[in-house]
Amino acid sequence: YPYRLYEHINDRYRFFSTATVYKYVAPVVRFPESNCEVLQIWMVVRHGTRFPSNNIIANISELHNYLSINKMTSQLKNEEVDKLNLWTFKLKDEHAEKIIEQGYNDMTFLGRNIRNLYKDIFKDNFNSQDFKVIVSPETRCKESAIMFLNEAFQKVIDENELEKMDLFDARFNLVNRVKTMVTDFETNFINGPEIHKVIENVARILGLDNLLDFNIVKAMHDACRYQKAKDINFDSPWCAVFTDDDLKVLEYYYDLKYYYSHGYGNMNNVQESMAIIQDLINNFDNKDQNKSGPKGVFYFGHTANVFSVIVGLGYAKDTIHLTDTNFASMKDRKWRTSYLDPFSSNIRAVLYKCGNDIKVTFFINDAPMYVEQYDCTLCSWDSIKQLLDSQYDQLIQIDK
Ligand SMILES: O=C(O)[C@@H](COP(=O)(O)O)OP(=O)(O)O
Repeated sequence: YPYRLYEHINDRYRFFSTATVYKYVAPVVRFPESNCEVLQIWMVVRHGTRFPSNNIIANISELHNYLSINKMTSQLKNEEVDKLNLWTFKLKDEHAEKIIEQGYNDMTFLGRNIRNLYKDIFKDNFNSQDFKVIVSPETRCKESAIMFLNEAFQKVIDENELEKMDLFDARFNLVNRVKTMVTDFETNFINGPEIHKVIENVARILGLDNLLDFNIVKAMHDACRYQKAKDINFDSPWCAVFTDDDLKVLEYYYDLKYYYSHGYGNMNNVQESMAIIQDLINNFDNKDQNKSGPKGVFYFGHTANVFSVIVGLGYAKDTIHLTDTNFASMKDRKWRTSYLDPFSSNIRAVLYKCGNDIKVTFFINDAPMYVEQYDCTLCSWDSIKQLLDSQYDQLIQIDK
């Protein structure tokens, strides 16, 4: 990850996989972009911050059973125990996965940012010829798209002007986007020494005699991270039951899970990403070779859509697979879901005309992607295409 210019975060560890706050991950200082002419922006965006799912709401509600904390046996400070004892949880099923104020703020921020960065692209009014926008049918994605576009065009955009993602469009793979499959790596990690130590620590901090079930610890972690995502200046009292090292283990748990469900741990994911990468190639080639096509292409979807682009580009790929036994040696791994897919995560590819050359820069969450193979961030479009082709050639080899 080339950019480590994050906004100052208070003294606690704040990287919570796909429930991370966007601001903690995106660079504070804007990348100085080239002065070349922008031909097209192609972008895939995950919706802004949302409430947790039904399941998670139900699990967090259960935490009321763990609130009679004994100040004598607990290692929490008195005021932390008081805050926990006063903790109430009001979310109900009807809140599940709804976008929240922080989500609107993120999208407004992203829309304003893109308008400032590419003034020429956004100087004209929104119209479906110059701007191709396709949105997942989920309300959180539609609302995110509208907030983003209203700000980018400084005009109220009507939802009916936006195209809906087709459930069976291979580029978006909506049908398979939520993957519940649990791998042996995940099960073994849950039953392994690192998680065992987290469970022991939480029980000790709370002053309990018995160990807790991992699902309860997970619910405490959810209570902590979703509260942080909602009110970024406020800590849930549940955060106090974790040490920073424990939070790093839980982050790895999610990294491992997504590595196999959406990442390089399963070659089907790379295979499935071909459709969205081909869409990028078609759009950029059309601009480059036929001088036609929209100025902007925007897809508003989910975690699965962003990961699909990441693995299709071959970004954040480690040379060693993440497994249940290599947490310690993978400390500096590239596959960090907190950085890759926070709320409002986005990948932006920008096609430029620099003199007679056609170039491209990729951005992940506003940080430029460094392309190791060619040592560039502003790279020749032809060489990037070769790189993408060679990635798929390797896939075809594996298939044979
Ligand atoms: O597609 C969906 O419904 C959820 C799945 O979330 P996880 O279960 O992967 O956290 O992703 P989101 O919309 O938040 O990007």
